[in-house]
Amino acid sequence: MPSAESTPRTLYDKVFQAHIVDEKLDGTILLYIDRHLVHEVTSPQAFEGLENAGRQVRRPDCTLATTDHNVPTTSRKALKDIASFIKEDDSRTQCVTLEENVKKFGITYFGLSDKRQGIVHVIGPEQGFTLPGTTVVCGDSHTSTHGAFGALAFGIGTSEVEHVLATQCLITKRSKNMRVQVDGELAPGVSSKDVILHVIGQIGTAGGTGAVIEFCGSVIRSLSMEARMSICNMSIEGGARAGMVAPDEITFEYLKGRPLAPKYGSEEWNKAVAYWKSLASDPGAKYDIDVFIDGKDIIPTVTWGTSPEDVVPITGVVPDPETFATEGKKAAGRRMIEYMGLVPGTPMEDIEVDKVFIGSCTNSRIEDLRAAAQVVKGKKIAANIKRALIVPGSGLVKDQAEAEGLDKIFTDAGFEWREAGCSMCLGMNPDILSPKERCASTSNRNFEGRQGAQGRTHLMSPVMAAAAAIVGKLADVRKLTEYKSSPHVEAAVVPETATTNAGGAKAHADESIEEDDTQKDKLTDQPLDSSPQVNTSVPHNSSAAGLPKFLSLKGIAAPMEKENIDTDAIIPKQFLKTIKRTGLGSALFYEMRYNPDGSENPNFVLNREPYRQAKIIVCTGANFGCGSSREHAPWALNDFGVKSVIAPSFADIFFNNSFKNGMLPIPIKDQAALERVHAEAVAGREIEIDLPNQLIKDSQGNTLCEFEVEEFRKHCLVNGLDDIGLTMQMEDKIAEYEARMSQQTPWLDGRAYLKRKGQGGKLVAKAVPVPKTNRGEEKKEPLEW
Ligand SMILES: CC(C)[C@H](C(=O)O)[C@@H](O)C(=O)O
Ligand code: SF4
Repeated sequence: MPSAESTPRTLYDKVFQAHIVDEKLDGTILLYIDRHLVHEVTSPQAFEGLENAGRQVRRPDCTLATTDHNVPTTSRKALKDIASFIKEDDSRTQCVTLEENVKKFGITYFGLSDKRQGIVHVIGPEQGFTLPGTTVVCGDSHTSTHGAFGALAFGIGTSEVEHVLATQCLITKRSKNMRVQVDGELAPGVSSKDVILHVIGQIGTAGGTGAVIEFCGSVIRSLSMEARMSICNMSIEGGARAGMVAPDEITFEYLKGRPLAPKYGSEEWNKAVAYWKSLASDPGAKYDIDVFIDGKDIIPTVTWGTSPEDVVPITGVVPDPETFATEGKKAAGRRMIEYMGLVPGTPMEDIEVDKVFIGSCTNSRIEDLRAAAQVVKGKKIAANIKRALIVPGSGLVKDQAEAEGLDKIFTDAGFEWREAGCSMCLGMNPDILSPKERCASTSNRNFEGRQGAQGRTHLMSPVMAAAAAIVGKLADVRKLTEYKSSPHVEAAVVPETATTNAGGAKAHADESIEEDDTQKDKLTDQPLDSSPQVNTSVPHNSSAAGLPKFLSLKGIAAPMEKENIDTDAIIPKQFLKTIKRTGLGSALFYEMRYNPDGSENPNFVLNREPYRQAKIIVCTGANFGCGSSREHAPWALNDFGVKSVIAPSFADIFFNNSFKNGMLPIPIKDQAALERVHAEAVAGREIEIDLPNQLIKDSQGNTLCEFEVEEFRKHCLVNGLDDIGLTMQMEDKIAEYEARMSQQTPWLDGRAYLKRKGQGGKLVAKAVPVPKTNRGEEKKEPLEW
């Protein structure tokens, strides 16, 4: 534990400081990671890298794995094993690969027949794996969810997953402190999802770039842990690396009795609580950015466009892009209106929906289901609703809901009651939208094609999605239900069962109806041309061990003018099912690059000469690479031949991921300078990036502008350094840190089913196979694989 210092510190400062293993003069920090969650999409290449380099997982006792993104949400009654259960080849390969890897590396794993399986961001807190004051990472952008506990939790790319597996550390820098204070009270019918949608509407999707947001104020304090998780979950949609809430009595109450939390009432518990209480920001602590919001200004909120910042109160109308501030925003607005099939001026409540999805790591916890069931109870979904899905976040949430009879309320109303997984949040499994279908969704991203190619997503709270299902249109839940207080505030006192229950799944809604629809969706959502475009001119690393050196890059630069180019647009979800880093060039910008019939879109820049040979992208719109943590985005760019992106600003995870692949993202804030570079790109002339001198030059060698790059990153790029190798040289410091923390915060060393004794008393979580019939009985320690 850090000693008290005189300068007032924020919650973030304290947690960050307590995890520093080493700090360089330039501010590069080796940060210790307490908790690592692993899922099937972003881990295969990391394990492969580990294996190729002959490395082990350093802390299996601090690592927890599950399958969530690819898994079907249909009944598991006939489940024998994952290999026979998942029909789709690529999805199956990813899940089977994870199972092989957890066996090989001895990692605790909740498989499909374990009740504790579910979305990573639901199961971590549920098991007490996520604890206050910890650092938590996962190869997934919504790791920010865990910040609700006062943990510093953030998403990382696959190279960093490999780095954490091998070293339990990450190389990073300090973030800015941002405070979002929501005071007052929430009106009836307004929930935490409305709070965060409202906040993102205010700050924009790049508002939190480079910062960690601390959510505070009386509204936040009054919220349950589940509601706080929904808020922190979407910090990433506000551009922040992480969101945090100071731990308090509500946090401690939630943690009592969780399998991996210190035992309630024990000396260790008391010590932990005392530490957790010390984490709150000191009075007078300084924030770089401050946002104040009055709770009474928030009303049920929905999105209208294809970025999470495009929010409007449900009582509002579809905005008119012609009223937007800049030409760029007008153009983006027009495209969104067209994509979403909307007419400016239409009242939001007049918009008909086709499908309803209640689920995702934002809103699939027991309170979300309780709140939605309260709206649905005794009613039927509207005739125009083709499908309404309830997808619990974990097997335990599902069990709990069934014990409370919520499943019955939903199925009586016409909803499908599904098994746990990410499902229609991003549709890596068969739950997807058909083209042009409109969905009322409790998930967190409304990007183009997110829930299915050409699908249209409106984000909202669980009660609002439930209301939409009943009315058949986007609807104001306040007109349907009498509320005494906000849904989540009341729920704060309802305890949730944290222990595992044995027993099979209950009966499911009739799944036969969905099959045709699913088949249809599937066909339209598949890439039409998936043959990889191999660009041999670009050396590519097959693991993070050793990168090509980056000194100077000369080539054609493709101009792009869009803001918020998200990673779903750089590479859509159907291409994330690979277990390799290569062969993704043909998938780059898939939706923009190809027409629905598979032919090339001649208007897209990379389909025009000379840009087919582009090695650089010059984007004049801010926030390039926002959204998911998928390292597939830089892999696809790299595979196409693009080694550098120049833009006014970047989303943090994409920025990091690029460097890990020997690529150079260059932020240029000076608009005039960026314009000079952009003009060369538009003219189709080559430009040159001179990294040692930090200059961008035209084809004649004249300097167009200078650029900034962090010293350590430059050093690694110029020398082609493998940063895992670098970190491993710090073994003494890491071991010393671990020994100290075992004394100070002993509850963080593997416990319960994560704790296995190896040789010399060293913690080695050896996974033990269990019978397939075992559905999570604690005493059998069902590390099921
Ligand atoms: C697959 C994963 C990399 C991705 C993320 O990081 O967010 C996914 O969870 C998503 O929501 O798009
Ligand atoms: S955002 Fe969606 S896809 Fe990503 S982890 Fe959450 S539920 Fe899964």
